[in-house]
Amino acid sequence: MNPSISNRLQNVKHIIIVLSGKGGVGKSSISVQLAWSLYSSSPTARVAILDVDLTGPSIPRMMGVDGHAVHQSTDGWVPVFVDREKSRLGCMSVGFLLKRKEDSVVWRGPKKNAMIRQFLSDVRWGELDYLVIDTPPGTSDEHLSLLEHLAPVHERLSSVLVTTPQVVALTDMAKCLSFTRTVNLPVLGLIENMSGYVCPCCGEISNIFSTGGGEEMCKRDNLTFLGALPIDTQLVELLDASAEQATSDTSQPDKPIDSVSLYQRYHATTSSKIMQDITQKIIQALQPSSLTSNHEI
Ligand SMILES: Nc1ncnc2c1ncn2[C@@H]1O[C@H](COP(=O)(O)OP(=O)(O)OP(=O)(O)O)[C@@H](O)[C@H]1O
Repeated sequence: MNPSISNRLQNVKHIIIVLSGKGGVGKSSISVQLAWSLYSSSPTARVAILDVDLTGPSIPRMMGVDGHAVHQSTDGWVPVFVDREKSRLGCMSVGFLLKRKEDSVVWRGPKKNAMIRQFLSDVRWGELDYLVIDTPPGTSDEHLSLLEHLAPVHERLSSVLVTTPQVVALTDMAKCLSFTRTVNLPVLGLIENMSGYVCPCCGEISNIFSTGGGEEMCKRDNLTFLGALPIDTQLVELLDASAEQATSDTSQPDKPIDSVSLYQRYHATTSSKIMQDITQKIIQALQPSSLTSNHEI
């Protein structure tokens, strides 16, 4: 029999669920950045990222490990490790289980539910300081399944909300916030993404569209504002480069994909510096004395 979810996750200290009200606001790229940043927050930090965006898995591509296979050990699935030591930064996604990356996942709720349960109960998660979970946009079957399966470890769950500054995204964010309150999921805070623009020439951040909507929402709804990440062309080039690299490496299976250099290049971006501040706030908020349900904040 498979170990129970609580057994599998018994050595996972914090589980951070990344949520957004709307698609395309940068939830997956922020999940990846958060995982990278938590990993570099200490030389011993152990981090993993789980992609439960079953119909649009983009985490393998963004981490430069698209096309990799998940290995089955006697003790369950082994995550794909993306760090130099191959032990401190793991990654699991339905994307690793598809025969071809163009294949689409067209599943009804029960099959998605079974897949999410398997990710939690059949993967050898081991000892982790942080498990970051990227979810689909909105609040769907996947979110309900996830929370239902994670109920035995509820005291270690928290969430981070991602929005863009536009009114339409903020309206959907309000629904997402209401969901967290209904299911009693603590919210560590909100990140406003694509807020302003980083000039590729001088690195200055300028505001081409409206910004600050997320911060306003935090004041109104008594949430922690974690920070604003600008539109960063360097970041996009990096994430695209990882896709190209993954594509070429799939055709040359003997050449290992250098996900490490991807991570190193990320640390030279403007986004990385801002993300480090955001990550410190998240680590602080996860201290036992700070973590309260957002009902109580
Ligand atoms: N700060 C940013 N600057 C520039 N581009 C960004 C930024 N954040 C995200 N992007 C780009 O926007 C696109 C959408 O991002 P991403 O896939 O992370 O969004 P998402 O919210 O997870 O989408 P979905 O909900 O559809 O899965 C990607 O191409 C990503 O590279």
